[in-house]
Amino acid sequence: MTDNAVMLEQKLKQAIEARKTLEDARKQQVELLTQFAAKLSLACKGQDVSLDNQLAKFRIALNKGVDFEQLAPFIDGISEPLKAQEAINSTNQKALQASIRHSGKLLQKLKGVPNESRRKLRHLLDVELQDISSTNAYLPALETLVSIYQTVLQAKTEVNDVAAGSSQPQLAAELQALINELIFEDDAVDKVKEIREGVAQDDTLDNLYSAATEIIRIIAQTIARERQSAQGFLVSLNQTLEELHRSIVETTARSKSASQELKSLNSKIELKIQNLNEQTQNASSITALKALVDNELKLLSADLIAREKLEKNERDALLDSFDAINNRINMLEAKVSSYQKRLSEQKFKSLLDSLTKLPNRAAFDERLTHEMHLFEVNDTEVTLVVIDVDHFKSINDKYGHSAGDKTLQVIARALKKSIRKSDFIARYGGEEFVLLMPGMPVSQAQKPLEKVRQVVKSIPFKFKEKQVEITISLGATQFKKGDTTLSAFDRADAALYDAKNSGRDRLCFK
Ligand SMILES: Nc1nc2c(ncn2[C@@H]2O[C@H](COP(=O)(O)OP(=O)(O)OP(=O)(O)O)[C@@H](O)[C@H]2O)c(=O)[nH]1
Repeated sequence: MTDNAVMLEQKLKQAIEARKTLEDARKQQVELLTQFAAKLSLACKGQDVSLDNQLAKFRIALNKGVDFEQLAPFIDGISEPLKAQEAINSTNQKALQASIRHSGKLLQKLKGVPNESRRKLRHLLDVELQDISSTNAYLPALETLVSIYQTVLQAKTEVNDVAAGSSQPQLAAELQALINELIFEDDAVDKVKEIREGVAQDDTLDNLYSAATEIIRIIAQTIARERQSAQGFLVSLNQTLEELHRSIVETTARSKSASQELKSLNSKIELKIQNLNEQTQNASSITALKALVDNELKLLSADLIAREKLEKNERDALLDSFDAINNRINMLEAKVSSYQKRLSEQKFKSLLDSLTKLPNRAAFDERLTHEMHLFEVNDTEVTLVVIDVDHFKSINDKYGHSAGDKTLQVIARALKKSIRKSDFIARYGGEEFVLLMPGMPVSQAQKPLEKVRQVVKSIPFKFKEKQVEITISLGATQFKKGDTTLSAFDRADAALYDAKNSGRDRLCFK
């Protein structure tokens, strides 16, 4: 082989190899492009139907090895839906961001979000959400938001579970005190007692809630009934007044017309007498005179009878209408007095403690103000005492609320019995009583108050077959110049505090 032939063969080989490399490279490129198209179509799958279709065609064309130049229309066809998809994505992205922000803000407004969750939420809204640039990057933000929601929801559910069944002694005591201060109609008393006992036995939030609802319902019924009765009273008062007015107008009109008739009858009679007078003057003979008088007297007597009848009718009508007016006034008076009675009963009831039947706190406040006023004017000596049953809670706890109620009733009766008639005792609330002793200087109050303490201490209480001694603590003070009702009360209360702190079952002064 000549050198030329060898060189040519080498060049041919090189050319074949170069072509092979080129073909391999192209094959590789086509493969890469096919893979890319497959991945792209997978990534975009389901976003847009026309994009899906275009990508599918592109993949098939690539697999067939279509000339790159012929691929150009496919690529153009894909670009358009891709652009549209980009616009849709950007809108969705904004909507998603707004929705996450909105949900986060709502959660921020919620009460009782644990601190840790609140902190995470603030970070999510202020930092994480700001840095997001693609739809996929929202996923972690969404995940964080959902987890915060879950934590809050769990915390809330736990709070509710615990609260509904949890014991609330403070709330129960407040509800009981409130019920004690309220006034109920007689027909509701038993029901209210039942509710009060129910609250004493079960102070879970659930039970307190239903007890409070029931009490509100009873109050609403009472108010509605009271309003109806007041309305009924006013309507019937109005009707009776209208009837009275009508009767009086009728009577006046009738007596006016009757008096006119009477007046005209009187003038007729006067005229006849005058006529008779004149004619008797002119009579020429006794016979003529007699005939004339007879005739005129007949006419006259008819008129007189008519007059008498008219007068009688008028008198009767007047009497009738006076009777009717009287009846109506009586009816009115009966209604007014029954309403007054009702009102005063209400007022009395509203100043009475329903359990002990002693005056209640409202009555005491009224009386305290009154005594303070008398003290300011007359400078009389008044002792004020606050009395509290010792360890009363343990009576309730050991022997039940009903026993506690009974104890309060017995103590109230004993207190009432062991004071002077001129003293004023009231139940201030719970197991606390207040005593006002007008005309009693505190320097002389020790003896009677010690007696009160002893009387209560010696009551033979027996619970569950066991003899129990119950004691009271007392704090006393005297009204002083410049006192207000509040300052005097606070002083007596401070004295009671001393009595409690120094061992109970004693009397302290301030
Ligand atoms: N049965 C009954 N208990 C009541 C009534 N009003 C208040 N109580 C209860 O009275 C108790 C008062 O308790 P505390 O204020 O702790 O006083 P205490 O147990 O008397 O103790 P000291 O006053 O410190 O001696 C509470 O348990 C109330 O629930 C009521 O009308 N009837």
